[in-house]
Amino acid sequence: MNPYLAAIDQGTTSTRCLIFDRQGREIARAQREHRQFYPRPGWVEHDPLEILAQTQAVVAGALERAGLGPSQLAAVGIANQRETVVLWERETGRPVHNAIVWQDTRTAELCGRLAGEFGQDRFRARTGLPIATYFSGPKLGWLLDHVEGARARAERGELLCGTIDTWLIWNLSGGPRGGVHITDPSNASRTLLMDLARLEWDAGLLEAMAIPRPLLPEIHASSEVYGVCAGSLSGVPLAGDLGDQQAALFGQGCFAPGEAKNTYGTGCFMLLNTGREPVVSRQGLLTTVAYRLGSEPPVYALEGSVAVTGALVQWLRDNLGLIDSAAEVETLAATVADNGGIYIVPAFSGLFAPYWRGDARGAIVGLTRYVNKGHFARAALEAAAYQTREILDAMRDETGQALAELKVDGGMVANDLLMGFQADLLGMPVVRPAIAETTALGAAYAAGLAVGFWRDVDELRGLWRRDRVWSPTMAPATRECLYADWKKAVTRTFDWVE
Ligand SMILES: Nc1ncnc2c1ncn2[C@@H]1O[C@H](COP(=O)(O)OP(=O)(O)O)[C@@H](O)[C@H]1O
Ligand SMILES: O=P(O)(O)OC[C@H](O)CO
Repeated sequence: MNPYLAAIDQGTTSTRCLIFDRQGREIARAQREHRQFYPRPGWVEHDPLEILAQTQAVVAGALERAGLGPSQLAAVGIANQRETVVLWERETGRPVHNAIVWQDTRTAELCGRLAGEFGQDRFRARTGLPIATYFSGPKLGWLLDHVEGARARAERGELLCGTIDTWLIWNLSGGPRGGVHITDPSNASRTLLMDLARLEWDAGLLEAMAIPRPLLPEIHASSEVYGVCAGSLSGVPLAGDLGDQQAALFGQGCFAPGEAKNTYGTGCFMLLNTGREPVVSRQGLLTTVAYRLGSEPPVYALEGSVAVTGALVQWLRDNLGLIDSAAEVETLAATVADNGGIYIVPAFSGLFAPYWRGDARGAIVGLTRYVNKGHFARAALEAAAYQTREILDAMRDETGQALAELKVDGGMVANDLLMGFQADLLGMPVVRPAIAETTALGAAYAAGLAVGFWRDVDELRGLWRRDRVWSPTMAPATRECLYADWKKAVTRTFDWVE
């Protein structure tokens, strides 16, 4: 068995490749950001060819830093930003449009129509999801309706579509020359098109959104050999495919029902393993596939998705110029003792869980002459913590069980001030693992299990190590008072978009 595994983590902000050894230790990594396009308010796009080029570059970069060639890799696994949709030409591999990103709200009208015609309940019962602009199906519908000739070409079988995992796997395995066109249930369960119980595309939902079946990839397991790579990873088995949030759940070793993690990246995503049965939420959470290993039955999760957390820090950096780097937000926030009375509710794409309010837009409330840019930095960080508290409360109400501690990961957990505030606001310890790159690790685990690099999930569980714990120090009365103000601020964002 070759001694190393590669994992590609294609995120909303950047693409990484990490190389791991059998102990799950990181050997090398390379990372590159890609451009974000905002053609209109509420629209967010990525260039699929740029994402592919960055992927190839980080793979080459990580191998070079590790001093390895592809022949020393046992397999490669992929974790990806979910819901984002690419539509491309089967013959040339050329995308017919930029990828429409999960944060994009252009499908609001279509979603309103679907909700009116079919009702939220039908979609939720079949897919575990509410009808919302977040998910892939309506984005694909928009592309078919708005890119000239796309629908006719799709019906003639000239086009292929997929989420980013599908796009990368097709390209890495040969593209127009024999690339495999597949996805896994953790990604497919984010489309509003998959039957959550049968793990198959649902004919009725495809018809409701007028999606031609031949466009769609085959749904395979999350851990399985799909094919082998061509190009710079020539001959390496492609063996793992997980949506990035499910990959983080896997990388955190949350293999048993009741285990959960929260990932703080562009957005924030808490997933709770609920075992072999899907739990339909009454609290605004999503029901989603956590993973499916080979021919085993799937494992499900409840998810609280928050659209904007780290993206708010990026916004302070890129749109307001308040900071030069994301890390600087902590220095700026530390210049003040508290938020100065302001709350930033970053409803840039409406509000996701637990509200699902497409009509909400961002608001900064509580402004006075006292407020300075330090307060903005602090309020931006606190917004991630408040939104997490809302999700944790919904999870507790849904399951009737409170977590003893919260496992965290993602780019923002480098932020000590945020993590300390998070522990205070939840009144529970917040725990960071030794390998904070849990998304890449989860993709490596999935690939490694498929090729026998690791034996089973029990072996993987033994690799998890605690790095740091933040314990709460805030008085409960203070915490609840702050949280009540946050809840008030959230209501100010509602009913903005007519
Ligand atoms: N030290 C930091 N403090 C606060 N936010 C940070 C920090 N470092 C990175 N971020 C934010 O985290 C996000 C990147 O995290 P990452 O997990 O790589 O995201 P993604 O997987 O969504 O691309 C960015 O939105 C960035 O603004
Ligand atoms: O790429 P991230 O880490 O922002 O994750 C994005 C999610 O997959 C969206 O559902």
